[in-house]
Amino acid sequence: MTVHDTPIANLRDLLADPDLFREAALINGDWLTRADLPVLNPATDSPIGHMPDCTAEETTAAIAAAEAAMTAWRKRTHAERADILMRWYQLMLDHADDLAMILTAEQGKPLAEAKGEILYGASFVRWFAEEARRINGYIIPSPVAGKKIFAMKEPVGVCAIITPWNFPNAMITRKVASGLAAGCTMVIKPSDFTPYSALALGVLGERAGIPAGVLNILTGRPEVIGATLTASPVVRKLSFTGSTRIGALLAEQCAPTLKKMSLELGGNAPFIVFDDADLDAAVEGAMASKFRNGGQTCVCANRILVQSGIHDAFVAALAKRVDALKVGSGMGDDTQIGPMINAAAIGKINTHVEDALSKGAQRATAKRDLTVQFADPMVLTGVTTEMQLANEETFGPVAPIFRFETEEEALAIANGTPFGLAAYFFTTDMARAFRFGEALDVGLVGLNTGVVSHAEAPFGGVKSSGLGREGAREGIEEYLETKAFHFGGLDA
Ligand SMILES: NC(=O)C1=CN([C@@H]2O[C@H](COP(=O)(O)OP(=O)(O)OC[C@H]3O[C@@H](n4cnc5c(N)ncnc54)[C@H](O)[C@@H]3O)[C@@H](O)[C@H]2O)C=CC1
Ligand SMILES: O=C(O)[C@H](O)CS(=O)(=O)O
Repeated sequence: MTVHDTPIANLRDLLADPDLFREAALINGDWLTRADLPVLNPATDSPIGHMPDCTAEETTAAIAAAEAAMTAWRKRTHAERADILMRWYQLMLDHADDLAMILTAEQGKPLAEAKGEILYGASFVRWFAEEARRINGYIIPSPVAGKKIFAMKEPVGVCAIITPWNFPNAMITRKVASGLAAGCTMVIKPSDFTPYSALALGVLGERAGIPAGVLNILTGRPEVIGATLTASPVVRKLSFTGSTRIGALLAEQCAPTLKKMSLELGGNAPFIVFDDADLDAAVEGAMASKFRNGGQTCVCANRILVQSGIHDAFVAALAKRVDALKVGSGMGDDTQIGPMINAAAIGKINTHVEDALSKGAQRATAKRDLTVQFADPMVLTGVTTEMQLANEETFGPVAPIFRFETEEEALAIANGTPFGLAAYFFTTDMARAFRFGEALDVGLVGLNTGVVSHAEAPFGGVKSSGLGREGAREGIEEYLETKAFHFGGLDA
């Protein structure tokens, strides 16, 4: 049997290092193996394993372990933390195939995309290993005699990390590597749909030398674990990636203890093609931005706006590419679009498509006959702002095309939602490039590209798309406090 025919129930048999597959939680260096709740293969809805249903008491124990580990971890030199992170990075590369297999088994994305995510996730570990050695404070010339003033960068403390199912490896490393580099300790709650990628990272973290208690990983019902994490005064920071609805709920729960917060939330990215765009580049960019992870990405193009002069040529070219997409199990050799994460995701996609068709949109691609776990990649034309998918994140492989006439009209539509994460536009007019790019009310702009995700660049949104930035130089500041140290009594 070839690998993609092998039932996922035998996941350990598919791994070169079966020890990476843990059906456990990690608290203070102890692996608690319990088969409380199933974890499903999204392609078949059959179990691939189980996970513990961690209790409020176990969450409290993880917080206490992180607090106890904080003293020694923050005392490590920046160079020592950097070395441990570089070992973690190398171990991720050495085990990339196994990490990708685990990721595809629980999340469903094609293996090739999963491997790409592992390398993307590892790039954050390398980036913050390098950043760890540049956490410099600064000395301030005192305005009065006899005093020296130091601005010192110190770790925030115990951090709660809550991550989504769509990038179950990279969303962990983008947060955790930054916090570890800063000298913080962590309690991680991965999505209950995709716990195993986080747990495999925990195994490799131990091997890299991350001490017991520094990295704790809890699995189970999110509301139980979340309530304890957000209420604890010991937890000084929350970093969350997920829906705006849950992000706002967690922010409300954190308010009584005034935690430092990083929120990377929902998006509704406009993808705008002007008449003077390079058609091939625009189609390539739309494929990259719209269909990455089957459209289950917060920076995916959610609305495609095409100027009248290029509209028909663009629709024809895009529809041809979408019709050719291979839909199937992520384990399939040539799969390009895997299953959606769950029935709720499929339901939201179907609701958006049916609403659009009922309000006059038309299919520009052929309808596929798929099982319930899969969404039909499609192009819809004649889309208007009256339709649900224009105002909500579809999070699926649906490319809705709006026709527009003027730059002003496109900008009004682009900025006309509560979200402000990513936006893309294609033009060869350099004056428009700066004028329009600066006018977009978002945190991430792609000009003549559909990819805006690199560890080196700040990642985050404005308005209802979140707070703070991850990656880049800004990312580590989210895990640091600045202490002004006034050194007096220095009069000669
Ligand atoms: N901005 C982004 O990157 C993402 C956006 N989304 C959006 O959210 C929609 C729903 O996707 P979900 O995975 O259901 O996102 P979600 O926001 O419900 O889940 C994200 C994380 O929050 C946790 N969570 C959920 N309720 C919680 C609670 N009461 N307390 C503590 N933690 C809680 C989940 O277990 C998961 O770890 C998607 O359709 C998409 O529109 C989802 C994932 C990522
Ligand atoms: O949550 C997401 O969808 C990710 O932040 C998108 S990316 O950083 O992997 O592009």
